[in-house]
Amino acid sequence: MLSSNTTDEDNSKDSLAEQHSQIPARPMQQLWQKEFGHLPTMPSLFSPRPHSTVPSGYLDSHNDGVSPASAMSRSKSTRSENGFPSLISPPFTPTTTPGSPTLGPQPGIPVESVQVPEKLMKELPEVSCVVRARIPTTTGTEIFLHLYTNSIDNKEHLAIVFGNKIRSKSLDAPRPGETEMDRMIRGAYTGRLHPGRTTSREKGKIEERKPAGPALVRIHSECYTGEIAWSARCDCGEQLDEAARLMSLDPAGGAVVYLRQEGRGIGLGEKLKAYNLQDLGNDTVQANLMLRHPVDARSYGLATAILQDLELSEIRLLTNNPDKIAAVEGPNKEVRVVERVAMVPLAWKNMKGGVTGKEVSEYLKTKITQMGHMLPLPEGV
Ligand SMILES: Nc1nc2c(ncn2[C@@H]2O[C@H](COP(=O)(O)OP(=O)(O)OP(=O)(O)O)[C@@H](O)[C@H]2O)c(=O)[nH]1
Repeated sequence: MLSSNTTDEDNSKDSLAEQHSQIPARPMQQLWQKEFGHLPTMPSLFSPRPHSTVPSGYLDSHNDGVSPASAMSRSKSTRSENGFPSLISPPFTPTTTPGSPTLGPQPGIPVESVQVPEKLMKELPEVSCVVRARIPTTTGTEIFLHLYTNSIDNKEHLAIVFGNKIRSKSLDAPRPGETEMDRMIRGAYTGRLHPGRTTSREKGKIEERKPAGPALVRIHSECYTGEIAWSARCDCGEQLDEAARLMSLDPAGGAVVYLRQEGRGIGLGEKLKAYNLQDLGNDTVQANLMLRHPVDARSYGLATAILQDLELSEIRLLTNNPDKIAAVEGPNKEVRVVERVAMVPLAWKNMKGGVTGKEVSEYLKTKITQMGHMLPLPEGV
């Protein structure tokens, strides 16, 4: 959705383009004309479009049968008659898997034909916890970080487990030929490690495998800016901290499934472009659409599979996002959300430590008014 507001800046851009086409040929252009018999059509003010990096046949199988060749010919129509590249960016390329880097720009396919990746996969991906380790945290709570591999991408998705009642089936499963030391090194032990320990299973102790009642769960998507770069444009960092706080207090423990689908699945680079579009007056939804991405390019099959591996078949889900609730239950209701726990911004509860400011207020407002997030909008926001 492109903003229809035409500003002075837009007008000046247009007149700049007009002036540009009237500028007499300079020596470099004359040389070009001599060599190639015509003037270059790409004005020097614009950088050339990168070539598509889409593997051959990709479009055929993923984008309503549009072949690369015919799509390429359509792309010519995205240029204006004077040969200037369109101000609209190339259309969205569906991510190959949730969170995988967005493929390079593609030739023009009308927005209407863009296929939004399916939120509900027909089958769950396979996941395997390859290593788990105890992390003493700065808040004093101990957590167990579980690192997963999976059958659909090569990203390191994680489960951050609170308490010792939640265990991974794939981690605990014996592996052929492994020694007790191997098991301890990959974290498949019960109790605690200590110098001189020789067995992965503590003698005389049977670890309780099931949490008492449905565990608290957060499905969290990576946000470099909010979690690492102290961004006050979103509440992602605050939500992660708050989820950890609540889980550390809960007797049933809990798990944060941390998915590497940065920027709602469009990747960090594209999210940073979206930020610039936001600074130009667009909201977070408009910015994604202007970049030819879906509003939300994420999927949650990996989260469901990880929850299954952790034997969390009934959960209390910390979220305001209705899509997430439906998607995380999986195609065959492998996981059941028995309760939704709202994530209310701390500042709205007059609590300390919340993200505040104009940007985060706009971001939250857009999520509520345009993305259907289930939070009452306080007066004055
Ligand atoms: N494209 C885009 N992504 C953003 C922006 N701000 C934050 N994000 C991403 O949005 C995602 C945050 O989503 P989650 O924390 O899972 O939360 P949610 O879907 O909003 O729903 P909740 O569970 O209610 O918090 C992360 O991947 C962030 O990187 C933005 O302005 N544009």
